Amino acid sequence: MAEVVIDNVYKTFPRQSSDAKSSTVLKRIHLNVKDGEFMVLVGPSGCGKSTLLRLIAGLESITGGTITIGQQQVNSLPPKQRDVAMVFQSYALYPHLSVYDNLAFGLRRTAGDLPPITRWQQALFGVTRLLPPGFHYFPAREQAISKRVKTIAEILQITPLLKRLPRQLSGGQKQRVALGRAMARNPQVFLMDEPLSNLDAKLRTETRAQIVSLQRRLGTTTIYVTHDQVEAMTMGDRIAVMHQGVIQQIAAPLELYHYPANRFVASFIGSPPMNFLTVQIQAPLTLIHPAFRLTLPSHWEKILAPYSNQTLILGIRPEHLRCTVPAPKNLAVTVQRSEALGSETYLTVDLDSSASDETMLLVRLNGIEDKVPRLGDRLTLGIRVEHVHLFDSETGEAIVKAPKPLNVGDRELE
Ligand SMILES: Nc1ncnc2c1ncn2[C@@H]1O[C@H](COP(=O)(O)OP(=O)(O)OP(=O)(O)O)[C@@H](O)[C@H]1O
Repeated sequence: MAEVVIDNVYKTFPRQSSDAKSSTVLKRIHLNVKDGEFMVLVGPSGCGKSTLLRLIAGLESITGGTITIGQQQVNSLPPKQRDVAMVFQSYALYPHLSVYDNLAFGLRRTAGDLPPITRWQQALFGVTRLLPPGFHYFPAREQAISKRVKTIAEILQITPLLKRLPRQLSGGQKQRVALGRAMARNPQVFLMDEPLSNLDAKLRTETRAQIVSLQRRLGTTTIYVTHDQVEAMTMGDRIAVMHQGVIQQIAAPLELYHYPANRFVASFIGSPPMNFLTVQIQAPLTLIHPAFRLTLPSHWEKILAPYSNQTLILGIRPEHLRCTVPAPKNLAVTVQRSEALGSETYLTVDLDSSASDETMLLVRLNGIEDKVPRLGDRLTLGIRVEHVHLFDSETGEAIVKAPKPLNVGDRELE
C-alpha cells in the first residue's frame, strides 16, 4: 500500500499529421492520494481521466512533472515495476484460461526464489494442469497461490465459477473476475478505468458496493475513473473533478455538493443539475433578476460588498426550490413537464417573465407533496435562501467557497 503523489503533471500528445497541432490534454495536475484512500477521478468525456490513469500505470509517458508511488519516483519505470494493478472496462480476461487460472495469472508471473520444475518433474508430481508457455510451476508457491485465489474468490463470491472459462460467465461475473485478478496480486495501488460501464443498472449498483467494501477490507490505495457522478459520489473518499485537462476541485463528495468551487463543478455534481440565473447585486443584500428579487441573510453583506451593482450568477439546486399552488406573487412559473416517480417529482418549469433569456428551471419535489403539479399548472417558486450559490459571471469561480450551513429556514421571494 502506498501514497500516490502527482506533482505538476502535463501530458501533450504529438501531432498526428504535419498540419495538426500537438494537444496538451493534461495541465498542472496536482493530486495527492493518501495511503489506503479511494480517490475518484470524474469528469465529462475527453477531459483526460483515462490519460491520467495511464500515466500513473506507466502506459503513457509523462510530458512534464513527476509521479511518485510509495516514496519512489516512477516517471521512467515500466508498468511492471510500478506494482500497480489496473482494471479496465473491457475486463481483459484470458479467454483460454479458467477463472482460477485468470486469478492466478499475475501471481504465477511474479519471479520466484525457487527453481522451476520441469515438465517431466510435473508429470512425476502428478501435476496435470498445463501452464502457458514461459510459466513455471513452483509446488510451495502453487499452494500459496491456491490459498490466495480461494480467499479472493470467496470475497467476490465467485468460488462456484472457478472452473469456468470467461465465455461461460455473465458480464457482472467477468468484471468480478477482473477485479479479483487485480486484487490477487496485492499491489500497492489499484487503478480502475470505468470498470462498471458494461454492466446493467442493477448489477452496477451491486458491484459498486462490492468494490467499495473490498477496498475498505484490503485497504489498498485506489484511483477510480468514471464519468458517472453517482459512482463518484457513492464510492470515493474524495473526488477530483476534471474538465478540459485541468483538475477543478478535489474534495469529499458532500463538500463538492455543498461547496462547489466553481460553476463547472456546481453543474457537474448533482442530478438533475443546478439551475443558474444571472442576477444584479443591489447593496447591501438584494439580488435582482427580471423575474424576481431576493434578499439574502445579513452574513452575506460583507461578502457582497465588492460586487455592488455587478452581475453575478445565482446557482440553486432543483431540490432547493419549493413551490406553492396556486401562485400568490412573483417568480411565477408554468409547468412544462411533470415527471412523478413516486418518491419524488421532477418539474421543468418556464419562467413567466419574458424579460430574461433564462426561461427554464428544474425543480425537484419530494414524494410527500400532496398534490403533484401537472402540465400547464401555474405555480410560484420559493428559493431556499440558505442554499443559494453565487458565482463570478466571468471566471465562474464561486464567490463563497465554503460558508457554514445556516439554519435560517426557507424564505419566500419578495
Ligand atoms: N494516444 C492519443 N493520441 C492523441 N490524443 C489522445 C490520445 N489518447 C487520448 N487522446 C486525447 O486526449 C484527450 C483525453 O482523453 P481521455 O481518454 O484521457 O479522456 P477521458 O476523460 O478518459 O474520456 P472518456 O470518459 O471518454 O474515456 C481526448 O481529447 C483524447 O482525444
